[in-house]
Amino acid sequence: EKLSSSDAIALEEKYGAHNYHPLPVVLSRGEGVYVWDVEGKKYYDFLSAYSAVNQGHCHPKIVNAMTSQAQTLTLTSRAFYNDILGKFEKYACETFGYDKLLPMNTGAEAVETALKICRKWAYEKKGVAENEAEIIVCENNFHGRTTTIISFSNDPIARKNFGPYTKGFIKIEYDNLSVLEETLKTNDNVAGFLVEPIQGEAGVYVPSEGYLAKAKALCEKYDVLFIADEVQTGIGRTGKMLAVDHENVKADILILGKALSGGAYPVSCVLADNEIMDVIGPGNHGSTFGGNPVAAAVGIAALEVVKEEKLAENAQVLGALFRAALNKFIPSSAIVNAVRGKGLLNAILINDTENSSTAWDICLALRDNGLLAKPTHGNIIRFAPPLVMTREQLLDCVAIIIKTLNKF
Ligand SMILES: Cc1ncc(COP(=O)(O)O)c(/C=N/[C@H]2C[C@@H](C(=O)O)C[C@H]2C(=C(F)F)C(F)(F)F)c1O
Repeated sequence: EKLSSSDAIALEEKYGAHNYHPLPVVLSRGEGVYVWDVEGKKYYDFLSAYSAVNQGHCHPKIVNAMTSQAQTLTLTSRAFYNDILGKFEKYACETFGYDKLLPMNTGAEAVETALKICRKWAYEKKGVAENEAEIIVCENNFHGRTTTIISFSNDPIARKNFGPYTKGFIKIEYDNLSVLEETLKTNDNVAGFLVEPIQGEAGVYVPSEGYLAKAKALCEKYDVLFIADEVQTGIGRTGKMLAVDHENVKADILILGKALSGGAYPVSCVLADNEIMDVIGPGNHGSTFGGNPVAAAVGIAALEVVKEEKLAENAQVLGALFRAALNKFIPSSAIVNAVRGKGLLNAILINDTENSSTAWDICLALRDNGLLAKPTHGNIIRFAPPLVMTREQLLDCVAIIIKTLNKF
């Protein structure tokens, strides 16, 4: 029977592990930039499921691809071939300019896959002594929730009491080239450098212009793989197909997820050229659902939509409009310190301490005014609408945001 919002929340409270603290709104329908709650109230979705729904909720082309494949062949496992995985692999390799793709399901799985490929490459191609490989990561990173990935997190709530931790990682300051060079100079066993082109969870931290290009050049100089985690920043979100495209950087290993499926189905992957990907042979790695026919059909449709509807270009234009509008408003606001971001991945910094509830209270008020967003760490609110948004809708959202902020 139809649940009320409070019924739905009560069910999750009683029967669901409490690994999230959701904003109190119960959604039952999504279409394009809009979602509706069970009482029928309509909202702008300004989170896009953390940038998985770039193509808009329930995009007809993606849903049709998924449903028609689901009625034909859902899963063969990789014990056999199927007639659509190769098409997806080819299409994605041509889209991003790589020789090969290894398909997985979640972002964390793709990150783990990249780490394994990087280590194996270090032992078999670079000549690092076995079990001595080090991978450089950045402070305040977010790459997923597996025990290896949280081993190199510095977020206590993501890490504490999940030990013992995986070894072989060196943490350095983000957006700091001299410490990267120093680390590369003084460690002979470095296999790779894993980096988010923009740190999402840390609060949409955009590094200095040129950071990615210079970091890639340092990796080449010291024969270390540059690994770009574009799970959140990829697929048009920052105004280019990839965030690294802003600096014309080609990662040695590229990690994709989230909007690779438009939010319809778990699809992730790792892309690399032959001299790196060929360290993986039969039996080295895999996944029951990785590269399944439905994932492949959805992945093709999701990428076609981004290109056909020029979503990266739209994100570039609307993102600039969004930041300009907020930068005009900020001087008159006592509550907002700054807005930052690239394309349609933005965040505002709230003028309050990390552990104040102001950002949360603002998100509750935004919800009441018909726009859904959620704070990242403490006093930062991430704003990331679907990339299919029109100029009119964006200006409507800016008006809602400013009207709400003026109440604080
Ligand atoms: C750059 C990057 N690399 C890998 C992954 C792993 O992908 P996944 O395994 O989840 O498919 C993610 C996933 N990010 C999600 C996970 C989700 C949660 O709460 O865990 C909330 C969300 C998130 C965002 F977006 F910023 C954060 F707040 F957790 F940090 C990611 O952003």
